[in-house]
Amino acid sequence: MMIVPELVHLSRDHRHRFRRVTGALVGVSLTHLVQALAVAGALTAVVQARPGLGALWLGVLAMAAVTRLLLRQHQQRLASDLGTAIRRQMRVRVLRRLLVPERLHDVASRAGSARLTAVDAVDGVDAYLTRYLPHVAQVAALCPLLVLAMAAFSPAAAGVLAIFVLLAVVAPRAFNRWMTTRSRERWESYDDLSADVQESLQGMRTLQLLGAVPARRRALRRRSARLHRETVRTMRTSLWESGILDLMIQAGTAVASALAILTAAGVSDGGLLATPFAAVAEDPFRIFAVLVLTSETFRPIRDVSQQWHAGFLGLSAVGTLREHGAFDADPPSPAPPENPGPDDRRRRRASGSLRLEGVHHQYPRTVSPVLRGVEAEFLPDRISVISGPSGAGKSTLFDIVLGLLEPESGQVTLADRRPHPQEIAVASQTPSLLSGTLRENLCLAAPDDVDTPMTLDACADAGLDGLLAELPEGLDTLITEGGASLSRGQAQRVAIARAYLADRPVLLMDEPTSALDTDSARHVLSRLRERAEGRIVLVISHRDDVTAVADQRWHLESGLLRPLDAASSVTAGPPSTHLEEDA
Ligand SMILES: Nc1ncnc2c1ncn2[C@@H]1O[C@H](COP(=O)(O)OP(=O)(O)OP(=O)(O)O)[C@@H](O)[C@H]1O
Repeated sequence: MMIVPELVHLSRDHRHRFRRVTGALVGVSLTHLVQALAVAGALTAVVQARPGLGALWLGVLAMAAVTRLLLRQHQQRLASDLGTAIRRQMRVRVLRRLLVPERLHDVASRAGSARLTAVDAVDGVDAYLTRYLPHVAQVAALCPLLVLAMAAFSPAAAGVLAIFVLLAVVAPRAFNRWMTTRSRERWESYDDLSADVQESLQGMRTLQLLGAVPARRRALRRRSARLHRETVRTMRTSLWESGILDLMIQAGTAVASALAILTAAGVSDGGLLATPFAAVAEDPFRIFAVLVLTSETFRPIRDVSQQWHAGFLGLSAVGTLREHGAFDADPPSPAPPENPGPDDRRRRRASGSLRLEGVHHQYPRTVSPVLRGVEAEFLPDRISVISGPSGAGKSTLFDIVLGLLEPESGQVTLADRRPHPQEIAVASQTPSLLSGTLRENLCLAAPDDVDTPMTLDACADAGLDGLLAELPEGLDTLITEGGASLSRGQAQRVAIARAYLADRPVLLMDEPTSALDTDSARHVLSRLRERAEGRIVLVISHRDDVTAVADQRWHLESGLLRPLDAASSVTAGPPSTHLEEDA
């Protein structure tokens, strides 16, 4: 039996659910025991030619079967609840580790690998936690009781049973180390294949344009063959465990049964060489009970063996789950804010400025800093446009404002305190659109009270009204994952409308008109002026039409952000106050 301490520990966090699952499992096994004893009773009735007693035992047998059916359904429901609770806990922990600035900006980490950990690895250990472990607990709870019950009928057989049960539990542990290595190798293959597939799908257009699809397909086939080899090797290793268990079960059953019969025969005739038939005639129930009890004592172990393969394949994910913090203790939950926070549902406007003070940042494995002590103040009601050469660090600056990247030194404040991520809306140049309706994508970050007129209003301001008029299902039109069913310009307008609907005091826009024609861009920019009311708007752009609507213009180069006009000086603008509510 393979016990993984972290997973046992995890199940302890859900001990009530776990106990209920194991309890129901023990209940199911007890119905088997009652059924087996009923069979022994019925056979006794046949041997003794007592039809009335036989009918009684058959009634018990039927009741045991019905009870088992109901209990099994209940047990499966409980196991599914346990699995949901544990998976949720692990997923929250894994995502907490994955969605941090260092990971998001780690160029060496692969998105496919992260997805695999958060989804497949977490799901993978479900069988171990909800089926294998409760069965192991059942062995611990039930087998000693069954051995004791056997002792009442035949102490010698009980002694033999105890030895074989112990061997069945302990002997396969000799293979644990070997199995752990195999399963880790299998997970690495799975991880590589998964990440490759995801990257291939994301880059399919590029692969097609470059004619690189056949080569990529061959590479994936090689990866897939390696995973197949590793899986077969892993399963072969795991068969040793099942094989040893089966050997112990069969040998234990045979030896204990033979001993029980011989002992019973010896008792009846005063000598061990008497035939089992004489023993059956003398005390049939005792002999039948010993036989069925022998088999029932090994039932929990047989059940563990059946759950083993499903549980074992999932165990290959334990290493990666450990690395991603799935077993780390949860941090204490933060105290509620004294003042109502930005996630308060009422509309909010910023009247305090957004300040960057001495913001300095250098990426790991690079030779020079991308930002060198940036100082700037961005004011409410103003549109600030930031330009700069490619690679100057404009996106880095946005990531720092968003809190996705922690600067090496310096700080970002909104109204003199650290901004909350929910105070900032973003309209990215390459927005992430999810599979679902247009409305779902638009309202992804919107407060609950956003209604259809508000959604249509935001769409109109983002220049999406023309598209909506053409769609028979309007806002309920389904769009495909990644927004593939929309043009680049349409996806960009969805991103702008989504940022408006998020209704936050700071609005960051990355080249908002880069995929728009001149008329659409003019419309979007004219509405932006209204949307900037009460907000701090930062726009990355090089386009003249955007620069024309700017109240403050900035240029980022060589790690420094410089104002391009007097109005952009770090001290310009009205004094900062605090967040105001506009109910
Ligand atoms: N995760 C990262 N690790 C290492 N270097 C990075 C990372 N992200 C960005 N860089 C580097 O930092 C510099 C600034 O990148 P950034 O994306 O912020 O520039 P940008 O001004 O937004 O460029 P563009 O206008 O082309 O989008 C670039 O030289 C880039 O190669």
